[in-house]
Amino acid sequence: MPSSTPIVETSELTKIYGQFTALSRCSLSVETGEVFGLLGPNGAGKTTLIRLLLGYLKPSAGSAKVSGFDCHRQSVEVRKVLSYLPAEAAMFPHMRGKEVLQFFADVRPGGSLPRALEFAERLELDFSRRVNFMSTGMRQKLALAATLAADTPVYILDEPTANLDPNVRSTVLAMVSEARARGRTVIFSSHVLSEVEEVCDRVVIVRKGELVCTQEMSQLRMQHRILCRLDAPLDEDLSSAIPGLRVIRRTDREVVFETAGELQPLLGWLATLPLSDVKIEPVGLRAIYDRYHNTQPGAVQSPPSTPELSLEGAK
Ligand SMILES: Nc1ncnc2c1ncn2[C@@H]1O[C@H](COP(=O)(O)OP(=O)(O)OP(=O)(O)O)[C@@H](O)[C@H]1O
Repeated sequence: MPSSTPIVETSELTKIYGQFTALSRCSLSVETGEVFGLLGPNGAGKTTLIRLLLGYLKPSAGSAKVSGFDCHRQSVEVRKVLSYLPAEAAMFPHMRGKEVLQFFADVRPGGSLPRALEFAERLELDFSRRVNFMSTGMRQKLALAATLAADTPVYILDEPTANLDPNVRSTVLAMVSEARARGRTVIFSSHVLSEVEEVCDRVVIVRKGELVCTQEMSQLRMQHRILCRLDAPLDEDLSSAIPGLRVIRRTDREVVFETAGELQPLLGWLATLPLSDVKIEPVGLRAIYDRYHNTQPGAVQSPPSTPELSLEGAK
């Protein structure tokens, strides 16, 4: 479990471009040793938040701190404690991969060429090639090796697995988990729900510049959706049958409910029902994400009152 020391903190952080609010009153707190996910569709405000953390942008209001340093006023100190992988990393086109890794090992705090080469090999990158002869995926691997090789307390990874094949994606996720095991903090921005689900400890969902939901992944992993097909209608009041049971849909022939607790006590109770079929599946991040971003009828346009969701930023 992460310790309780917040290493990244924002308070009412806001960025306004002219009339347009790209980020609105964002308050979050990331603890040391946490892998913290940022999820949201294109244009939601994730990169704006990241750029404010890096000190590249001046906040319109509010503040952000990394390792106790103000991200805007002390941006030089902030950049010494973090490594950043941009969504589209600019590389030197005429250099060979190894020369790029050497360059970043020299200029980045905590950089190391042997470590960068080790990462590059794990990512199956041919670093003898010149950058301008590399494919998009190869350049992504190069940027990843350069970023992760720097031994900094914080990593900010914007779309780290974009353009990578499934095997290499798994290697990247393993590297993120290893960084956490070394006590490093990772901010992980991605559109790939399954990856966020696999690697993050906590995730915030960003919508139109606002943090609309914070989800602890350990809690989410305990939530299950149970679909029961019935041979006969049920007469019992399901909500009071098992504490924490939430009925989603109920007819004479079918009942669907969600549970946030242990499955064990539920299984004995299920066995007493007149079932013709039963399906148990994890609720998963997709369901949470769809509550905020699905444009279909039924998706919430304002935060729901589900108790497991914290709705006031990530504090
Ligand atoms: N310099 C700028 N001037 C005006 N608007 C901007 C500027 N930079 C970003 N925006 C707007 O702010 C909003 C948030 O952009 P941002 O890049 O943070 O989104 P994002 O969540 O990172 O999206 P993506 O997943 O596509 O990278 C977008 O509507 C974008 O057009």
